[in-house]
Amino acid sequence: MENPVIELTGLSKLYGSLKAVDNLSLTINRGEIYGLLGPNGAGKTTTILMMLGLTEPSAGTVTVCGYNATSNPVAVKKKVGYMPDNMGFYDGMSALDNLVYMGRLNGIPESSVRRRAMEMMDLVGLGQAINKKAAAYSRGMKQRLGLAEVLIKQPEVIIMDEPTLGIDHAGVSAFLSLIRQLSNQQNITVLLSSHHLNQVQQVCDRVGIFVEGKLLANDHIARLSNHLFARDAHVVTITFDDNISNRDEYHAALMSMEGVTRATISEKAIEVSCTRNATPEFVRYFVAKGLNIMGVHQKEYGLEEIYQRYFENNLTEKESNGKPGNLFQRSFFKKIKK
Ligand SMILES: Nc1ncnc2c1ncn2[C@@H]1O[C@H](COP(=O)(O)OP(=O)(O)OP(=O)(O)O)[C@@H](O)[C@H]1O
Repeated sequence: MENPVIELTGLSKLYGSLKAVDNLSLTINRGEIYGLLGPNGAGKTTTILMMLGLTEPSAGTVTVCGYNATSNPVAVKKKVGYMPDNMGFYDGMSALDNLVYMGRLNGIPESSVRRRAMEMMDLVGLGQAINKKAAAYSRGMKQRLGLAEVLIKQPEVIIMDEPTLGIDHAGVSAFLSLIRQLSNQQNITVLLSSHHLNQVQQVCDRVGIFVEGKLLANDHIARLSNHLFARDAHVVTITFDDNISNRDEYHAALMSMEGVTRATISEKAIEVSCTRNATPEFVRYFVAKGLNIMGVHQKEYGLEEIYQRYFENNLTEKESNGKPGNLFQRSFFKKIKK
């Protein structure tokens, strides 16, 4: 059942003549992990700052856990744990003491703050490194410590700005799994901003594609891909042990099957695009024809492709309307590939 925790309605933020956020409406439900995706300068941080009541909207409203973030930022702050991309620690203090200090600041009684801090260190996988100075922590360890600092206040919502910045591949996977696990166990709502599409894909229930202050798409990853790749929602490649003869016959047979939109035959492989999953039928057909199948591979769309396709469609639409796609969109991929 839907249970909105973050609600943005007609939200805009102007910096002079620049619309950093442009009429944004979005609802995020309890327990959801939502990914705000977009290139540099898209308006992700500005949106987050408005959610936290740290900057005022030029128009529209932000409600977090039932509180208006602009008029009641203190109430929102009690419910939300915020992890900026450059979380600071007291370098000369041990990691545990950093956490104890943060616990005290959040009003945890002296009698239990140390125990709670230890529990949090265990929870984020730093139980063996509690006495190490924060300065001696690696980037990945600092992110975990940051998460512990956020969790010690028992938030209903966690907002993270580029949480995986600068962490190596293995560290990113471990950190994202931890977020997923925490969200599942404690029903915490998580909003994370990122321009690392593949990473976000691993962990988010839903994503918003955010460009130039506007939300261009907002959906579950699977639905986004079904919508964008409707004609070739299912692409399967079948490889054979020998060169393919009778190409015209096979091509005609495949194209006559329900839902098939394209069939490409190369030396030892056939790639078929279909609006439905017809892989068993393709396999039965070729087995009946006496061909030896060596492999069957079904394509899965990643967010990189979803992103790319979205912008291809967008450009095509604009061009067909007689308006050229704007330069920003053309340079977009250069930015996100970085
Ligand atoms: N305080 C400010 N004064 C003027 N312009 C600002 C201010 N803060 C942000 N901007 C502008 O607003 C736009 C959105 O910036 P924002 O930081 O929200 O983007 P972002 O999506 O978080 O980018 P990044 O991924 O680089 O962090 C940018 O054009 C930025 O230059």
